[in-house]
Amino acid sequence: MTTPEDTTMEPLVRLDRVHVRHRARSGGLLRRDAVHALTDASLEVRRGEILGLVGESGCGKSTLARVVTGLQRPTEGQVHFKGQDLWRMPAGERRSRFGAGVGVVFQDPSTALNPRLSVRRILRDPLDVHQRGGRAERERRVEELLDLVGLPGHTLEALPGQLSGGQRQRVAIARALALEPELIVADEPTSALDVSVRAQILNLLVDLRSRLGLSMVFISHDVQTVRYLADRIAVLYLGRVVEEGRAAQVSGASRHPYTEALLSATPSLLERPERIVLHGPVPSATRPPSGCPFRTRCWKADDACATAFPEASGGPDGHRWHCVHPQPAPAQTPAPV
Ligand SMILES: Nc1ncnc2c1ncn2[C@@H]1O[C@H](COP(=O)(O)OP(=O)(O)OP(=O)(O)O)[C@@H](O)[C@H]1O
Repeated sequence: MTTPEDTTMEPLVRLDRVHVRHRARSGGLLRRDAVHALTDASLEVRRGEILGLVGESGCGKSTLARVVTGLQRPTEGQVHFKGQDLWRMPAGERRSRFGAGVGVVFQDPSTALNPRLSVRRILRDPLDVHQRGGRAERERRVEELLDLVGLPGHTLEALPGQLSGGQRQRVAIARALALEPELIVADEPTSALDVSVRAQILNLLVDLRSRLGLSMVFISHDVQTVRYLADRIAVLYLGRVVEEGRAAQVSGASRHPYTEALLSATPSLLERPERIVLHGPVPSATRPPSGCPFRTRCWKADDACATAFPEASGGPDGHRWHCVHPQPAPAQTPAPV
């Protein structure tokens, strides 16, 4: 499933110590305390790779996706796109270069597509906005896009409501590809779909990545799906990247207890002897615990975990984790999945 990404070149996107804090509201008033949606996140999306982001609800996956797509300006830290600081570019340049360079696929195609527009109009819209070619050229591109995602020609005249969920998600993917982006960010693209069509959409994304040489950020709370699809995985907990590495390392030789707990909840990973049950919900992002944010639910936590967020520890090939009491290293590195 995996293809080797190019690690020698400048990454397509690089996040350096990114923080995102939202001002919380209660009763319509802005509160003094902030929601720590993302804390000190450093990460890169390499050319040609699928980077999977996993974590429970509220851990910051969508916030990270919004930062990567340039929709969310970090409170602190830098976002580099092909080596250029995104938020130092003039706004017009950022919109035209980055807006065209990144395509986004959302969770629910029913709400992401305008129900009053035909598929033809939906696909032509980004081409019109960015003035790509003449009229005939745009029409040709619309047909090409439909073909790329495996939909028949007559779909062009349909409204989103006349299509199945899987077909609508194909249209959303085609729209994300319209401006020939180098990066696709897919935020839970299959979770609103019937189980029967999920695999088809995942296979389409993988196929498009190799045919078009795309990079992809794939977000899911389902570690099993991410493991199947991604070249590398970053695990998020309460706004922090707690573990990152190649998919085989993170899923087969995880070192962070949180990753281990996520993996143990996946029924098909039979090699894991027992399910680790995490007690209680993810703590509030308004007042995250001091030190390691996972310590309040971690079975290994002690006083050492309460002092500071653990420094990164590193393994082979870019594998890193932030834990004072990591899982033991496996006897040998597992073969790639
Ligand atoms: N605009 C906002 N204002 C206030 N808080 C926000 C805002 N957007 C996100 N948050 C908070 O930031 C934290 C991270 O949210 P985010 O949506 O990034 O998590 P997630 O992992 O994508 O969750 P899910 O899987 O449920 O979509 C959460 O505590 C969320 O409530």
